[in-house]
Amino acid sequence: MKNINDNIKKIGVIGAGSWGTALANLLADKGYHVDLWAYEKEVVEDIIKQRENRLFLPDISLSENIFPSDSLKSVVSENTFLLIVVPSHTMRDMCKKIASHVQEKTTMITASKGIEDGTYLTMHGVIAECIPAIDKDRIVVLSGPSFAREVAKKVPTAISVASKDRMTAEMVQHIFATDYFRVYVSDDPIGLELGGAVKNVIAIAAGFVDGMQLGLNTRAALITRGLAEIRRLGIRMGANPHTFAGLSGVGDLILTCTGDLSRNYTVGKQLGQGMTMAEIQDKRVTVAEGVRNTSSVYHLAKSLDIELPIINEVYRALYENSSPANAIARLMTRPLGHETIELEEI
Ligand SMILES: NC(=O)c1ccc[n+]([C@@H]2O[C@H](COP(=O)([O-])OP(=O)(O)OC[C@H]3O[C@@H](n4cnc5c(N)ncnc54)[C@H](O)[C@@H]3O)[C@@H](O)[C@H]2O)c1
Ligand SMILES: O=P(O)(O)OC[C@H](O)CO
Repeated sequence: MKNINDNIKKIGVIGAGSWGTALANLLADKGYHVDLWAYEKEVVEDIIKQRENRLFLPDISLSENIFPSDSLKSVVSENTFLLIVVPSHTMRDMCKKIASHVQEKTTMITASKGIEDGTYLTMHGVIAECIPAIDKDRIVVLSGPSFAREVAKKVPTAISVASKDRMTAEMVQHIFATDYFRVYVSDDPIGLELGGAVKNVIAIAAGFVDGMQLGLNTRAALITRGLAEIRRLGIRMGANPHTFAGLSGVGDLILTCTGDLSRNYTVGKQLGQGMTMAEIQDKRVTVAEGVRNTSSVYHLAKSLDIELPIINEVYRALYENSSPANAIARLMTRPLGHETIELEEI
């Protein structure tokens, strides 16, 4: 039987941070020719000379099938299958830069996690708005519990890909799937994206709990009530509530709220241990999307008049000088609620 992807030989990857590099390596290992655009010239040179990206994914040997480049124009214009993995706050600028080079019939996959401040668009929404040449059905979201370093080490991992067009999502499923990277198809791009973006904010709160050494009861409560907030927001944004029981909902929430590899959880933990945001950010080269996304999710919820108590408390701690201890105290003394009624409202 002819494989549905037999005609795709080349893939362009935009963004060579840890996730872009890990996914580029996965695709290159499968035999695809991968053109990888990197923002930093030193990353391009490092991959050419050392077959390594020591800045963002050290100690992982990279395939000879990866062709690093600092030319956005050539990576975009020479590929009709593009994976974009830039930090979410740079997505709009990036899409504007590449829009005129994008070919018709391009399939674009986004693996970035975030909600744009001001517009409250998820990443596929930003792509659709800025690159009209791409058919909306050919924009695919890839999301789920996946630390780049573990994927790069071929640790068994499962994620989801979503598009409104099932055939496109299935094509992407087959392109990425390996014996250590299991890919499920979903028809709910907005649900996948909201799960992937909002869990980063909840992970910061989970970090508070562990930084303050509160206990496992507290963390389990936080994760569960965090999921309730993700679901509440997701339903109002038009997502399928069942999506949040899946990989890009509870799956990514568990990973990010419990895994020391998570940048978002680590930021929260450091705050819980008494560090300030300024001290934490001074030392970072990598992105913790939840920091910016706390602000976008907070303002989005306000604009929709939805109550998201954990998100509110993370916002206060990050942007209004409140402390993680105050956050937990306020969450525990809110008016008592009714879990069954809340779940039945879905
Ligand atoms: N790392 C992971 O495990 C992982 C897993 C799933 C999803 N993601 C998502 O992937 C996206 C990218 O994160 P990452 O972890 O690969 O990044 P990273 O933290 O490893 O590296 C930062 C990246 O930002 C790029 N960058 C900085 N300024 C830029 C600019 N002005 N324009 C374009 N690029 C710029 C850098 O070149 C680098 O590629 C994020 O949305 C993240 O949430 C990451
Ligand atoms: O390191 P984090 O917190 O950005 O999490 C990485 C991925 O989103 C986990 O799925």
